Amino acid sequence: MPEPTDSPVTVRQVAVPTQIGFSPAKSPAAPGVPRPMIEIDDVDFFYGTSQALHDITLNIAEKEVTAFIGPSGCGKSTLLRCLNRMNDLIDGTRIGTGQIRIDGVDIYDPRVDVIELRKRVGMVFQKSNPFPKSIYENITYGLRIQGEKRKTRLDEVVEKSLRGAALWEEVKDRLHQSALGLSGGQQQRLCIARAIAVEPEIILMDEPCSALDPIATAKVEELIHVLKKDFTIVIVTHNMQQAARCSDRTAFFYLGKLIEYAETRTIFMNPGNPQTEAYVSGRFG
Ligand SMILES: Nc1ncnc2c1ncn2[C@@H]1O[C@H](COP(=O)(O)OP(=O)(O)OP(=O)(O)O)[C@@H](O)[C@H]1O
Repeated sequence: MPEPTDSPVTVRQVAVPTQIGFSPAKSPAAPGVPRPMIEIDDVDFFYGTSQALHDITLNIAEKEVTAFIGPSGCGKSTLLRCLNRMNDLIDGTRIGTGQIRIDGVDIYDPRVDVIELRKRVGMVFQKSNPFPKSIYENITYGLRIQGEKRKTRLDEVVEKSLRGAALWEEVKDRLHQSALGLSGGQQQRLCIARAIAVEPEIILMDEPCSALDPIATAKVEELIHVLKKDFTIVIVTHNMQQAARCSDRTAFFYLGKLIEYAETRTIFMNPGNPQTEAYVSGRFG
């Protein structure tokens, strides 16, 4: 599907809960999911009249990495984009039945401020998409939009975010040069730094390494491992080894349905469904 250009991804609070008396999570946590940060509850999703997701139910744990895997067209990206309502940007899309809650708040409730939601749920795309501006301006863009003008604060966030994205040492002497002069792998880490600069709670990654070479991929994977101490991460990947290396839990989708969801080692070592087994062992997809 076409990639929407991302507005700098930021985060904080879904504007609502207390003041309008939202009730907390209704559904029980999925077995084994410690503290569900995201609850996807019986969700159907449509592009016009075409149904892309069927009855999806899964809970995503806080400060873990959850991987979505499955063959092309099975609905991984669609579901990922439902989590920060990026699909709203495509005409004719809608959730039919079901609910998606973050911290107990229905994110499709009309009272939810979508801009605030997307600040809280950041996104990193398949192709790195730095703005044609300096490295420094890329990182500070979201904060400036939020009204931050203090140079000391902006400097602080730039260093912290670039360190957080394991890029500081490589770029600290060229912060005011164009981000477009960075390598592909550096650009992708810059996009991760830009996402974390606004302190999201959740980071969605849609095949973040598919355009990178193995060395740059390894760096991003190491980074994912470090980032999960602070963030809840959901990653779409076609790369089975990557899912196995990076994630705590894996959800396998096929034809818009969730086939199996379990701890990653179970999905890869001892899957419960023959379709999962066939896919992870490379027999289809
Ligand atoms: N903008 C769109 N308009 C109409 N249908 C779409 C759109 N985007 C995706 N779809 C359809 O929704 C279904 C799920 O697509 P989606 O991109 O979510 O799958 P995916 O598993 O992420 O695939 P891939 O791994 O190839 O990226 C597919 O049938 C696809 O054709």
